[in-house]
Amino acid sequence: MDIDLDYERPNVETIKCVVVGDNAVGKTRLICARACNATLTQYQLLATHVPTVWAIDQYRVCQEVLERSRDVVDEVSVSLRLWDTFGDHHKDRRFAYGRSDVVVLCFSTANPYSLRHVRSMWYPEIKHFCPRTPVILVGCQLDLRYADLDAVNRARRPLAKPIKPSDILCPEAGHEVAKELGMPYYETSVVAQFGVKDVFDNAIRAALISRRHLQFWKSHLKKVQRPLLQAPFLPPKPPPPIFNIVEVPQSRGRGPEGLFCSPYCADVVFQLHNGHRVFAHKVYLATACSKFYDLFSLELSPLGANRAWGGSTVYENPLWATGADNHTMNLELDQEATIELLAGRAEQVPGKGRNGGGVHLGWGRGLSEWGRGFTSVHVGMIEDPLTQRERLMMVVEMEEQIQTEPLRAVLEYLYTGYLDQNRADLMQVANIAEALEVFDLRMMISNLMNKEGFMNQEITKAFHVRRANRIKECLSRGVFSDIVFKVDDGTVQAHKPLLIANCDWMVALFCGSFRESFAHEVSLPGTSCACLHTVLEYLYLGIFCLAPALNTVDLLVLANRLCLPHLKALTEQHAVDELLASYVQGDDIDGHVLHYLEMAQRTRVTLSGTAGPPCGT
Ligand SMILES: Nc1nc2c(ncn2[C@@H]2O[C@H](COP(=O)(O)OP(=O)(O)OP(=O)(O)O)[C@@H](O)[C@H]2O)c(=O)[nH]1
Repeated sequence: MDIDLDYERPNVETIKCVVVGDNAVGKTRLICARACNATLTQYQLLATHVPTVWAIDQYRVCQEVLERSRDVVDEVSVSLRLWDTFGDHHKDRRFAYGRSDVVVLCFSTANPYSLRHVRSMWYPEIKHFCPRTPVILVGCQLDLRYADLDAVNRARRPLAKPIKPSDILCPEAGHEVAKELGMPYYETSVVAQFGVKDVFDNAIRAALISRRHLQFWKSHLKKVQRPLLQAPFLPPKPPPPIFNIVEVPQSRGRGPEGLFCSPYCADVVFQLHNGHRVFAHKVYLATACSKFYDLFSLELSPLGANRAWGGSTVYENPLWATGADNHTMNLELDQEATIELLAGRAEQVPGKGRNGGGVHLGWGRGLSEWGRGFTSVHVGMIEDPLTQRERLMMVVEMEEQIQTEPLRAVLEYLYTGYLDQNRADLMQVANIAEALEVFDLRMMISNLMNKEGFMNQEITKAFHVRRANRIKECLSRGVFSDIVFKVDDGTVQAHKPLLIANCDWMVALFCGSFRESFAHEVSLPGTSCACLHTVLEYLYLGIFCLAPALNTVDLLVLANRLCLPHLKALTEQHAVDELLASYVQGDDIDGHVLHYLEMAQRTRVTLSGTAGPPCGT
């Protein structure tokens, strides 16, 4: 097949560009990249060098090659004819050089000999055969400067001479020779697809400028510029470092036991007859025992004249004795009103409480008829044993027979599900457990006494299941909540005791001197309700359950902020698994993400073993 050539077209400058240089410097690949737009990966290239010459006949037989030869440079229409040559020094290239318009002289940036031969062999040869033809110097294979040479050498043909790091030439080496020989200098890589256009556009410019000198009447060559400087190559990003993820100690907070011993943020105090007080947290007791759940959910009545009692201000109410209940309120629901009143900031709270307002000095009620062990309950300003600041707490007066240590043993059991047999006389503990209706503890003690302690394992299991269910309920309904987090898309009610038992960050926030330790509302910008809810579930229950449509990046950020490395690792692993799943399904994944996936696979965090979920529940 013969194709129409451009020779006869008016104002189309046909340019013969001869490409010369040592064997295997990349001449043919460079020509193919321009003439055929052939792009190959490094490993395809490396494995396939056969000394070849790209046939000039291609312009006659291949329409695509002919079309790609046409170009417009500086408003001049050109048709570029590329002539490939043998690199062998002894071959005769006289025929190729004949009537050339520009010579592209190549060397390899990974072969110093090929650059040396530019000076010693190629330049003299060119000057001999075509002394007036402009020459352009090109450093090929520039990607090898940044490549992993071990991998490159492994992929090259078995007999190819390995490339040593000392073989790699810097750009200055090429520039120096080009300057000395008075040529423009360019670098290329067909792998990185860099510089191919630079080389041939500027080769065309050099040819056209030279032609303008000879054919000065050609006015359409007026705008041709001298060969331009090449923009520098931006080296590829180095491969990301491989991180060895060090096992970070889990942020475990105080733990329920620690919290009971140092009752930060206590919201209930048990007042004993002997004057002792035991501070505790409603959410722990209520989620472990129904009796306490009921106690803390009791409707309280507004009280009359106040009196000082046991260090706290008590609000006397003639209705206590009778248990009459015509003006009642639920402390949980009306805590805000209570705080206002008891802090002396409001005398009247219209609209607060079920009775729709009125002057109240406080709330309370008698308990002698409600349950054994308890005398009464009221709300009072109590000095916090740890911060020495007065805070609003529920005060539960206990009956005379309730002793401090056995009561502590019962309450501690309600925190941990564990009975410390050495803490008090077991019989006394059993009596109090029975009086306060902590029946599972009562049964545990019976088992111990009957030498059937092995049966207690089941009781402990049931304890934790029951507690987990009730905590879930508290979390979803905000029951016994004592802190509100303001996040970007709303508010989330939470429980300081559960937070500080399970997270050091929360310990710092609520148990220190930060303003937040006294606040009832804390701002947590940059996160969402769904995200915070997932974190709370993790902290309260040790479960990792992502809300639908939750952005895992947001969760990662929050886990990072709260210093929860295990939650972070779980989230990362979840994100990686999701990406892998979508990759398996054939979704397109960005190259960087793929790389990250591979990394994540390699450095996958072991989620079993020591780094377990928080221990609080
Ligand atoms: N990494 C890398 N290797 C290249 C590049 N261009 C060419 N090569 C390698 O160089 C070898 C020789 O390329 P050719 O284009 O055939 O070299 P040539 O100068 O035409 O060689 P002769 O035909 O022997 O004169 C190829 O097999 C590739 O291994 C490049 O841009 N980057």
